[in-house]
Amino acid sequence: MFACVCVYCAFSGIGLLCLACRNMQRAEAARQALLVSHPTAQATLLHLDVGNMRSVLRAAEEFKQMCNRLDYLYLNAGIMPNPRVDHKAFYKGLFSSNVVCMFATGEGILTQEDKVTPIGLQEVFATNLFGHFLLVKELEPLLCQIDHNSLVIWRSSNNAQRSAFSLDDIQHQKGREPYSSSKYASDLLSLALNCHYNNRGLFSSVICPGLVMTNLTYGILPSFFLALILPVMWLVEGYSPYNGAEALFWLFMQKPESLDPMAKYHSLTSGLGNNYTQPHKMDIDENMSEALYVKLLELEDTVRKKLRDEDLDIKTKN
Ligand SMILES: NC(=O)C1=CN([C@@H]2O[C@H](COP(=O)(O)OP(=O)(O)OC[C@H]3O[C@@H](n4cnc5c(N)ncnc54)[C@H](OP(=O)(O)O)[C@@H]3O)[C@@H](O)[C@H]2O)C=CC1
Ligand SMILES: CC(C)=CCC[C@@H](C)[C@H]1CC[C@H]2C3=C(CC[C@]12C)[C@@]1(C)CCC(=O)C[C@@H]1CC3
Repeated sequence: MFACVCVYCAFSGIGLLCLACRNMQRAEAARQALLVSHPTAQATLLHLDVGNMRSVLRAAEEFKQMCNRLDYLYLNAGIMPNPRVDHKAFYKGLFSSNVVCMFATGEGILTQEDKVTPIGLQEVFATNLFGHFLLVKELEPLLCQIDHNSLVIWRSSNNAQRSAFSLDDIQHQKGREPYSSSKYASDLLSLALNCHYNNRGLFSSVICPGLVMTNLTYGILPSFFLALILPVMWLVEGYSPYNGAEALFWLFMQKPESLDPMAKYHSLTSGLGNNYTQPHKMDIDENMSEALYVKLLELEDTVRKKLRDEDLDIKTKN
């Protein structure tokens, strides 16, 4: 996976793709690869560490200097630090009726170790959800325009589980499944964005790539081990980055207003190896989604205030 956040924007009739990434070397490599396959594409790079709120504000500002319109915002970045398979839960699941679901979603068998960022947010929450939320808020004037509809796409997961998420602990400070919690929160947030912004031309949608062999999954088990269980995984879902991108590609071809706000669009592969996209109803409700949205707005105020105070401190010291 080449970029953290991929933004497509079009102005003066010319399409522009903006890859926002924290590692500029990888970003440049991705840009070059893109230009090889699409020589006429206009692709630009932007530095963005989505777990660092100051970087989010700076990147959004730079983007606004570059463009006055934004059609698609693809929120891809995600981390799963120090993942562990809970072997006890795994063997229990193996002999239960939940075994297929366990292999398809990793429900209940995957734990991670989270940490706190310098600004005081849980790292997984900050990277997988809050940084993206702040970016959407910052880019709101470009996304909400009267003459066209825009689409925000969240890269969620089938590991997004209601059981891992709590409204009393939206950052998942107390649990051991911050990844699952953050992905469930993104499903809820997508619905809330639709409720609050559809009348202003902003639409939000959620995709799931299935299980894709990337740095993220190689952190869970050694690659040779994952390769051994691939035939089993293949039976339950697709497993290459190309297959995983199917739903994203499909979404780009749809009218934003035609998408179902309650659906997660899954990339799937048939037994014959054909890729297709299928909407699955998400296990979310409007009340919970609204409650999370209110909490995120409060947290946004707190974070912005902290950043302003830090700036003031630096100014008074100089
Ligand atoms: N692999 C899978 O099976 C599945 C993955 N997903 C989701 O897909 C997305 C991509 O993950 P995947 O490609 O698998 O894993 P990778 O670890 O290979 O890629 C993660 C991407 O996120 C970027 N990233 C991480 N943290 C930050 C940050 N703080 N600021 C900017 N960019 C950041 C990484 O950038 P850098 O190159 O700088 O490290 C990298 O491009 C994630 O949201 C993940 O949760 C969902 C379902 C299944
Ligand atoms: C023999 C043994 C210990 C097998 C364990 C299998 C698990 C490693 C996989 C079963 C389902 C997988 C899965 C993911 C990671 C690997 C598994 C847990 C994800 C959680 C990876 C990231 C996602 O976003 C969704 C994936 C769902 C399925």
